Amino acid sequence: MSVVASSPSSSSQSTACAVDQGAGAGGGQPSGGIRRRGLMLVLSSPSGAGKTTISRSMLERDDNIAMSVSVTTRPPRPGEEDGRDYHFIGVETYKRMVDRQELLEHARVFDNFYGTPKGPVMDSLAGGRDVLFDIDWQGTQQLAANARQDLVSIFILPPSVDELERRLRGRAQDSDEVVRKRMAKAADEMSHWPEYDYVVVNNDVEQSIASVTAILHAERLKRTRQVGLAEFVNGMRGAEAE
Ligand SMILES: Nc1ncnc2c1ncn2[C@@H]1O[C@H](COP(=O)(O)OP(=O)(O)OP(=O)(O)O)[C@@H](O)[C@H]1O
Ligand SMILES: Nc1nc2c(ncn2[C@@H]2O[C@H](COP(=O)(O)O)[C@@H](O)[C@H]2O)c(=O)[nH]1
Repeated sequence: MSVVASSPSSSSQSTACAVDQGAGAGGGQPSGGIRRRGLMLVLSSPSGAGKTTISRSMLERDDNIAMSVSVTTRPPRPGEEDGRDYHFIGVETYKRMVDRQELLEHARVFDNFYGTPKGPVMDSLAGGRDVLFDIDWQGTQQLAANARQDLVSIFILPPSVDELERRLRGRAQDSDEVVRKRMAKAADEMSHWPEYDYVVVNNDVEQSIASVTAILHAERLKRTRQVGLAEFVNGMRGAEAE
């Protein structure tokens, strides 16, 4: 797969990058003995709707999906670990990564910069592993413009605005000012739901995890992703003819 990233919208900056799944594009891991290409599963939502909670659970339950760890210029929250939750970097490093086209997508979100390092995503896809992204709508638009066939996007909605605020405050990791800023942007963020392939209302967390898992399993079975099907069927037909 060859992909060229184009210009993101509004507050984000543009990057031009070539994305190639390499050997994995036609390869990938066997699924029931049939080779499959990896997919990029994106979760977006207004801040606090539950993307991180759902992602963590998906990673624990499925060995065949890897998390894309973003870079960010935001300071770590209590309990966040560099390299696990984010790569925490300074603005200079971020700008250098953008200039060197080391990010698959990047955007300014709230008051900070975020981006997806290209290398680990490409390595996972080339190895036939799916990749899970927790990114905003700007990043999703950039991936959609450049790798549509490998992208599966899910928008997570909260059950209500009041509940969204309760979750943001209940997480107790952001200042009152940060929570207010994020709540002020929530309506705008939520307006992007029609751009996504699927929408899940995260009321009951176990139900939401089940929904996201069902989407992932169905998308893995798409004919176009099972690149070893012709070989598999031809093998059976050949055996029958002998
Ligand atoms: N279905 C749910 N019911 C109740 N609480 C939930 C549910 N899902 C997530 N939460 C809680 O809501 C808070 C915010 O969740 P989480 O951090 O996963 O959101 P997020 O979408 O990743 O936010 P951000 O975009 O700011 O990173 C957490 O305290 C989490 O435990
Ligand atoms: N476009 C991108 N958006 C990203 C990336 N990593 C995270 N995010 C989004 O930022 C907000 C805020 O995250 P927080 O951890 O500070 O609460 C949230 O919507 C994330 O989805 C990225 O690499 N690119």
